[in-house]
Order: sequence, then C-alpha cells, then structure tokens
Amino acid sequence: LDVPSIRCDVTIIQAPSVTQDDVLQAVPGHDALFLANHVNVNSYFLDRIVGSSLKVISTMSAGYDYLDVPEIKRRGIRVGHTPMVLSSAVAEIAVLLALATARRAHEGRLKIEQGQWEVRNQFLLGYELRGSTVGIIGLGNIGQTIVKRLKGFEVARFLYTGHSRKKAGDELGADFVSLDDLLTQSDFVIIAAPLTNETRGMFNESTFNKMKSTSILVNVARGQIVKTDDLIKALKSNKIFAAGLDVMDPEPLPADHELLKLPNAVIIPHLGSATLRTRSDMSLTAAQNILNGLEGKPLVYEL
Ligand SMILES: O=C(O)[C@H](O)CO
Repeated sequence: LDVPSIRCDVTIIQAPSVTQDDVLQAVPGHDALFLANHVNVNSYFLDRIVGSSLKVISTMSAGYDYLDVPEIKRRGIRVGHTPMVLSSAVAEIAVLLALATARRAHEGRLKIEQGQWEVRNQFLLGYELRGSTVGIIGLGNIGQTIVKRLKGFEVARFLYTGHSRKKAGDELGADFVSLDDLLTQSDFVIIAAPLTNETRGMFNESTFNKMKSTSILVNVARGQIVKTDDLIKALKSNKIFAAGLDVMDPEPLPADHELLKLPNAVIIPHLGSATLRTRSDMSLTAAQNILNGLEGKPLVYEL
C-alpha cells in the first residue's frame, strides 16, 4: 500500500454471510465501503443511506454485476474494483476444469466409489486439449490469460467472440469469430465474459444445440450466463460431453441440487480467485482504491 496521509478507523462487519441489511446498518458514519463479498449496492441500498458521508466504494472482485455503477456515480460516490490481479488464479481454475472434465475425473471417482472400476483399456476414455479448438467467450484479461496458460497444451486453434476483434487476440494468434461459429467449431467453450444484459442466459437450449456433442463447457465467469435447467438437460442427453463450473446459478448451490448428481459435471464452489496470494493482492488493491478515493486521487481501477 502507498503510505496514506490520512488515518482511517475501520469497522469490520462480522457475519458468516454478510447481507445487504448488515451493510446498511454499518454504513452511517463511514466515508468508504470495502465490499469483501458480493453485496448488492443498488437504488434500494443507496436510497437508504441518503445523508451518509459515503465517498468511495471498492469491491474485492473483478466482476461488478452486483453494483448499479451508474446509480452509485450519479450520487457522487466513486467506485472501484480489482481486475487484473486475479486473472492468473482464475485462468488456472479454467485449466483445471477443462482438464478435469475432458479426462472424466469426477466420473472416474464415482466409478471407484461405486465399485465399478473396470480394468480394460477402453475404460473412461476422454478428450485432450492437444490438437483441440478452444473457444473463449470474452477475451478480456482473464480470457487472454487462459489462452496464454493453454498454449503449452498444443491447442490447435483458439477462437474468441465478443464485441470486436482485439489486438490482444491477434498477438495471441486467436481468431475473432461469431458466437455461432465458435459454438459449432469449438471442442472446449470457456466462458470468461462479465455478466451483462447481453450475456445473461446466453447459454441455453438453442446454444447447446449448436455445440458439438463431444464439446465441453467451462464457466469461470458468472453462473447466470448459463441457464442451469437447460445445461442439466444438455448434460443428461449428451448434447454436450461435459461441463466444468466454478460458478453456477444459484450460488451457493443447494447440497441436493440436480447438477451435483451428474457424472459429467465437475463443480467447484466459486474458487476462481481463492488463493492466498491472489486474495491478498485483491484486498490490497481494494484498500488502495479506497485510500486513493479518500485522498481525492484516481482509484487504481476506477469504474
Ligand atoms: O468477480 C470476481 O472477481 C470473482 O468472481 C470473485 O468474486
């Protein structure tokens, strides 16, 4: 941290799962808000803190879909987030999910537990990244880092889709294509795009119908980009081969959820940035956003 010229008193909200109401109760008398969890800051929230001295908010996340940024700024509050510092950790989780799904890790474990380990050479054959076509939905910093990490696996072709062709895509040797082309050609489809009105529900029955029956879906972005019921149908009917999800809808996923019963779904509980190093970098970045905001300087990552 840059040494601040101001002294801050900090109130930490202690709760197992911090709610919007917990935060609302704590805000009066504070100039800044450090959001360590995904708590909605929307009109409802902002209407209830009228007259408070809140000047700056920082999330401790790259995604900020749970903030109404225009509304926050309209009320004269500055707002920041923590992209970049987590790209490597999230990209590693994407690689983990691509490999675990392709090589049927969860299904294999289930077979062992069910006493169905077959000793024959065609048992649980999977797919390889080597020679495959990998499609990235959203070639932002995380998407680019995923491509860099996957290059060592001898992927044949990288495709990406988004708003426009990117210089970074050219530098990485990735081809900018339409969503339909990406869906029909990719062996691995990796979602690394933010949740917006455009991406919400982007993966649904019609999307799955366009994907190869041997393809794998990996989601390290936001659960609501994929329609869960449609994904379950696609996995059960083998419309696609498997899915690896770090994020899902809903979160937390109930322990008895249908997704957890599927052998071809590898599910982990939103751990993309959950390493000691990355969470430490994220918290320092969020703290620096706040100190800069309080001192009237540009935030490290301002929205
Ligand atoms: O958006 C992010 O940074 C991750 O989902 C962690 O919150």
